[in-house]
Amino acid sequence: MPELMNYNCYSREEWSHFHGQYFHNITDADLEQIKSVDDEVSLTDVQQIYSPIRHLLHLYLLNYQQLSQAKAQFLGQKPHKIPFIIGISGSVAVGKSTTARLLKVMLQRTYPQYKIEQITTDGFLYPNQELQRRGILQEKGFPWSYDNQKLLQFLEDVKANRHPVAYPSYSHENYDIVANQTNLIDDPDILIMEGINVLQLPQNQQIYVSDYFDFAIYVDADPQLIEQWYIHRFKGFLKAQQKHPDPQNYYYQYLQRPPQDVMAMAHRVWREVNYKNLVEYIAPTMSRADLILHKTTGHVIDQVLLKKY
Ligand SMILES: Nc1ncnc2c1ncn2[C@@H]1O[C@H](COP(=O)(O)OP(=O)(O)O)[C@@H](O)[C@H]1O
Ligand SMILES: CC(C)(COP(=O)(O)O)[C@@H](O)C(=O)NCCC(=O)O
Repeated sequence: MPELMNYNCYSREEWSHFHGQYFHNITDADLEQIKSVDDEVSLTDVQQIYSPIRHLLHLYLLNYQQLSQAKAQFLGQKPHKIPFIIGISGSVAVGKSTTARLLKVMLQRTYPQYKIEQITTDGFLYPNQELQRRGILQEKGFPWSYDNQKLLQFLEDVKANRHPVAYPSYSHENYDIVANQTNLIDDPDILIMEGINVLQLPQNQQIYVSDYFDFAIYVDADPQLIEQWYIHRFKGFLKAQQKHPDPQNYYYQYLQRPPQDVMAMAHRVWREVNYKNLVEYIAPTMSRADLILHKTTGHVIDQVLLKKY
């Protein structure tokens, strides 16, 4: 973990005291619901790490709502809802989507009256056919493999309350954008957007994705651990195919090949694509986050860094 002078760094124990008085402790019913997000999520993490994050987000949200109202008054406009957007960044397979789902469940239980949505920027990748046409299929996930204009327009439409707003989705199982499927975001109070690229500064553009964020989180870990998590997820997709083979599934092709060759290929893809992307384009964006969650073995969060100013 590099030294970042503009952050305060807290151990897990120190951070666990910041849960505040706003909320009751996490109840058994909360935990039950959280377990439905991911069986493997540690409930100690929920109590010690996520409960203080919920408290912090509550403060940001209150402040945001007050400022939005004051701004509308200043402009002589009727106060109106402007969605609060939380961005979550970090390496491929570091646990962004698990973190996003967990936060969503916790926030939804805290604010049952709010509509909370979650999306991933994976859907804004160009389809494989277009990546191939551009000769960048082996660079999936790199900044230029996304339709950044479409991503920015999506955020602009959500913030401007133009609803419902359509967005595309990506399937890890098919390894491609899902064709002919439109998903809708309709009038959210809070939107959680996760993706490897959300804190990047694209060239030739004046607006950045993070300009639309009201709070940003970066999930960090030692790359050697992330490689293990990537391989674990890869094996999970393979196992699912062994159980229920489906010729349309991207991982089906690997069932016919010697397992050691397949695993060597997965490690090579990690090294040559995802690790390269992490070092060159993702990790350098870490210091744009308001909060950094540092994970160690077994996805345990051992340190939390909060931006000072
Ligand atoms: N807190 C956690 N506890 C246990 N396993 C986790 C946790 N977070 C993520 N994982 C596992 O790590 C892998 C990568 O997580 P995922 O959320 O898919 O990452 P990302 O969205 O960053 O690519 C998945 O197999 C997931 O089940
Ligand atoms: C679609 C992704 C760019 C995004 O990854 P995510 O953050 O969803 O894990 C990544 O899973 C990916 O497909 N990378 C290309 C190399 C590969 O792993 O096959």
